[in-house]
Amino acid sequence: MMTIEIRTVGVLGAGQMGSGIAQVAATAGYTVKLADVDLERATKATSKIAAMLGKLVEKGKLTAEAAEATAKRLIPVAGIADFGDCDLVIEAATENVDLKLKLFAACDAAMKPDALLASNTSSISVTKLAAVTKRPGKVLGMHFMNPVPLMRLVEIVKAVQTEPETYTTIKEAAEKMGKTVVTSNDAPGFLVNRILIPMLCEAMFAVQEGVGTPEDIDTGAKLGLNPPMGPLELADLIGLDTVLAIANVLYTDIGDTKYRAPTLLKNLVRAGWVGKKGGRGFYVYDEKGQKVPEGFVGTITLNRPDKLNALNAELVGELHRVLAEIRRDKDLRALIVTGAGDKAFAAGADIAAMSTMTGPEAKAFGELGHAVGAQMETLAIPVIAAVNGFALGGGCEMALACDFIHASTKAKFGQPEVNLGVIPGFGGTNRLARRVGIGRARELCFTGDVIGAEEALRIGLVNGIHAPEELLGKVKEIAAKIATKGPLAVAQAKRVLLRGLDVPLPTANELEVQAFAALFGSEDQREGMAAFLGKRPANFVGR
Ligand SMILES: CCC/C=C/C(=O)SCCNC(=O)CCNC(=O)[C@H](O)C(C)(C)COP(=O)([O-])OP(=O)([O-])OC[C@H]1O[C@@H](n2cnc3c(N)ncnc32)[C@H](O)[C@@H]1OP(=O)([O-])[O-]
Repeated sequence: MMTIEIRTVGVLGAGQMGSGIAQVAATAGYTVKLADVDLERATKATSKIAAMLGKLVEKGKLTAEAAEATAKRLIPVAGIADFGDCDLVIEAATENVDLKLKLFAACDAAMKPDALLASNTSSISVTKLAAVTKRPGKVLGMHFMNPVPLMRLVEIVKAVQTEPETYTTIKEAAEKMGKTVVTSNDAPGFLVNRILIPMLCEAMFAVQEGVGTPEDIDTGAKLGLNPPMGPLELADLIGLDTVLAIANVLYTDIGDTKYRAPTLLKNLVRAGWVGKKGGRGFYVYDEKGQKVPEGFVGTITLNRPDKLNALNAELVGELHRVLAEIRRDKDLRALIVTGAGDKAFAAGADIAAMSTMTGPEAKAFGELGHAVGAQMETLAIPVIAAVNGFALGGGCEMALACDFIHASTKAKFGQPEVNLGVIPGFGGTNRLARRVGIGRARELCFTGDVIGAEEALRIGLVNGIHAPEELLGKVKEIAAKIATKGPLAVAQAKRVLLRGLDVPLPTANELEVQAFAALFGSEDQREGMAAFLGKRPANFVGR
């Protein structure tokens, strides 16, 4: 018996999978009708695919003519009723059995009798889907992998009813779309998920039982077994809710306890921590989906709120000791300095303590403050001041010793030492001049004026201002972003930017070239560039 020759392919579902399938089918030369719940969604997806093809042209991977011809073969349609002239329809709707059964019955009613009907399901019984149609012999599973244009595999799933000719025709179509085919009979999870899901769950059981950390499990798998991603990273990428749903199908349908989902997975899903798409799973992700290393951002809180965190010798000495400890911490990648309470970062050096100091004692105190400033400036990691209120005198000077400052809208800055008959002693004169320019620094130091957050932003003393309740969160976001970058590179950038300030430009440029070259050959340089070329996020280790 001859089967139909495929010329026109209907794709039902214009999400990520459906769009990918439509793209590869059109690229293979098929006329493609793309449908979703309405024409608007289908049209939007078609434009997106055309834009994607445009990118391939820019990269030289596709000729402009081929892209144009492919885009022309892509037709957005209003719905299933438009599939009447399709030779093959591939359903790529949400992975929900009731929905798919309904869509299959509707497609069957709309399609011509000899046309073939496939589902992109990754776990639902194709035999069950075939049974709701009047063409069970012309139904099978066509499980594409995500992202469809890049992944080479199509898993073809034979329903119990699938006729051999249907299988042969679909296999040829998949191969025409540039895919390699593996064939599975209709069994829970088919071939790929039958292997993958228990492997992901086993990695989760290992975390649950405390055998190893997620990082060690993923690194062990990557370096020991050579897949591009570790099992827990991959589970986060797929979506933990999806992994759980498939694990439940395997467990229920096969009935063997070895397929049960780990409690840890169930709990993460219950918490809404469904992986990358939810911002958190086994790892934490920023808004761009980049993995944020946890525990890599430290915070120092100046904690003497009853005196507006005024800096006495004890507090400055403690700061010195903590910074020395932080210098030895190889895990930290960024540090935040802030003040306790909601009134002050630090309202200055402790005036009561200073009021009885002799000249030599004041010198020692000033030198201690300078030592702390130098510690912050010479740490390999960036130090960010989160100024939540008054940053006056020594407080402003501590903020200035940080690499940059973000402030709450109610922050106040100033060098009011002249009011007390003294001058800044923790680096305020010179650091302020370098930050905001000599003229503004002179005016602030001579008048003792206190300025608000807006003015501080205007003159470049702070990089950003935020609502008080959002300040720390925003600064943590910035620190977390820095923590995802190459630590060696960030350290060199910090060093060159600081040292470059004090030497003539040609010498500063020389410093830059030396630091640039010194990074080559590091693990991080190799990883950063390989990740870019491999179109994946980099995983920096600081070596
Ligand atoms: C070598 C180093 C070089 C550096 C020099 C400097 O920093 S020079 C300094 C440059 N800085 C300045 O000149 C600013 C001095 N401070 C002020 O002008 C005001 O406190 C304010 C306008 C910041 C807030 O006014 P407000 O009415 O909202 O609050 P409040 O006034 O009620 O304060 C609450 C408590 O904190 C106490 N305390 C606060 N600051 C200091 C301090 N620096 N010292 C000691 N104590 C301080 C304050 O006495 C009070 O304690 P009490 O009485 O409850 O036991």
